[in-house]
Amino acid sequence: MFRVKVCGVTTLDDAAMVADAGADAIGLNFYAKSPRCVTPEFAAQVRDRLGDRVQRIGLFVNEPPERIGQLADECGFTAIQLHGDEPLSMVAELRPWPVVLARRLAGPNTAVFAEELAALPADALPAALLVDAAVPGHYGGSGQQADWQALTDHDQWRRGVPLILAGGLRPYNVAQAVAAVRPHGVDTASGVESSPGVKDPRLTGQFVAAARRALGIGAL
Ligand SMILES: O=C(O)c1ccccc1NCC(=O)[C@H](O)[C@H](O)COP(=O)(O)O
Repeated sequence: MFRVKVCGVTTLDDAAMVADAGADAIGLNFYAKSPRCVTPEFAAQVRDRLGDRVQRIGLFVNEPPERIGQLADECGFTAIQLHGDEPLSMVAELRPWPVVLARRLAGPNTAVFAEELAALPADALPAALLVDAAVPGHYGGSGQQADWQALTDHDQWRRGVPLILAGGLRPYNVAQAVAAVRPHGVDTASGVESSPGVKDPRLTGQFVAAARRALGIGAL
């Protein structure tokens, strides 16, 4: 599973720049209301340009599994990210595609989700749990922070599913976030942008370097 993901890439040059910076995954957003939304044709161009240099995560919000599977076949995603209100049962429906399940956990809903996760058979668990900020009206990309404190005991309930921390991560706070939560990996969208969907090379380089250092991956 990826360690440093930059989500919402919208140009081939930005995709190559993110890979050159040392991120090991990029997110390709198919949520029509997002300013970072891309087309299947673009996602296929990213695959053709970058190949296996980075993991390519197709991101969806409340789409039917049939459409997701069709696009995954067409675009060659390495994993699928579900970032809406999808039920946990959808993970098994999308097999064999690895699923990164995004949840906006804060306060009591963390315990509720942990109970849902505990009830799943082992072969129906997601490949990773991406924890994002819980901002009403936003699915993601809000720049708001997740509740780091609520996640400090994630080892107790996530059944070995790697935790990816997202939400308001920036070059200046990613080390503090990793120290607080000890996630498997981190993810950012707006944290490395000059405007929505436009990745800034300097911020991207700073974020990836800080994240790799904090995660103990080492410099490029
Ligand atoms: O980024 C978006 O526009 C977006 C829209 C709808 C659903 C998900 C979206 N992003 C998913 C991500 O994985 C983001 O990286 C994550 O929400 C963190 O975003 P940010 O706080 O801007 O770093």
